[in-house]
Amino acid sequence: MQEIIGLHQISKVYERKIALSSLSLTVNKGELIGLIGPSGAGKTTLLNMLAGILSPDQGQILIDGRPLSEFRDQKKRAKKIGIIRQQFDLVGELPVIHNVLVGRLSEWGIFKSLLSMLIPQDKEYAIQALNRVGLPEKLYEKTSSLSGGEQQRVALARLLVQSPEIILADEPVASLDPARAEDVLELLVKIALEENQTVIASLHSVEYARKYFDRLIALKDGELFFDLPASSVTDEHIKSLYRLKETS
Ligand SMILES: Nc1ncnc2c1ncn2[C@@H]1O[C@H](COP(=O)(O)OP(=O)(O)OP(=O)(O)O)[C@@H](O)[C@H]1O
Repeated sequence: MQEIIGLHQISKVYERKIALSSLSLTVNKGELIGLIGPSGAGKTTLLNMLAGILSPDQGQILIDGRPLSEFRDQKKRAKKIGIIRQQFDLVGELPVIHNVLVGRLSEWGIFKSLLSMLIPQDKEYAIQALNRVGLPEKLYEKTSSLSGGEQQRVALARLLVQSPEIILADEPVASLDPARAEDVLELLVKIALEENQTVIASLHSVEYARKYFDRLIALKDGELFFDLPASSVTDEHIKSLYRLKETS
């Protein structure tokens, strides 16, 4: 198994709040990981660090055995790591095709990027990706006119075009109804398996985490609470993970 992510004693403190405390773990290429834990456990902090949006106060993050800070070149980083969020990060006013082609921006120079706002460049990438997520007819529709589930599929199409080795998903289905949430998770996992991508997805739903992911990493109060194959996680594990602190 090839290690793709290594976290070594990562800590992050906001003012006086410890968001992550000396967290260490490794992830192998192709793993599908559900990141769970109560509100405030540190899930978003961890994903933002892996995405390079936040830096740890202490510790080291290795990607393919090299410090994350070495992936400063935008093109190289975009090929390595892509992120999808609950809010989709789409520009609602623009047609779907433009949002999908954002996945190509790191490949383009400034001229091609600007030109693409007028005449979409590399259109075939967007067409192919929208076909794969089941939205071929939405190419020129205004993105905000699509339903939440469809918009999340557009975000997946953008990821397909970017084609990163690691997908970080921060609450990717939190705003969707159960049927659409499952639909999006099924698609995310299917794409990741086909492309041999590694996924770390934070989820509030333990049910979805168990159903769609192979390994569950549970955080509580900024620490690793458990790290187990999804099939070994018991109801007792889950109960103690989400148990509220006793008040005296
Ligand atoms: N910018 C910030 N400034 C101060 N404290 C912060 C900041 N971001 C996060 N925190 C705190 O750090 C802790 C971890 O937050 P984080 O958002 O990583 O948790 P989470 O597990 O993603 O929670 P949720 O499931 O509610 O999204 C929380 O106590 C939070 O209040």
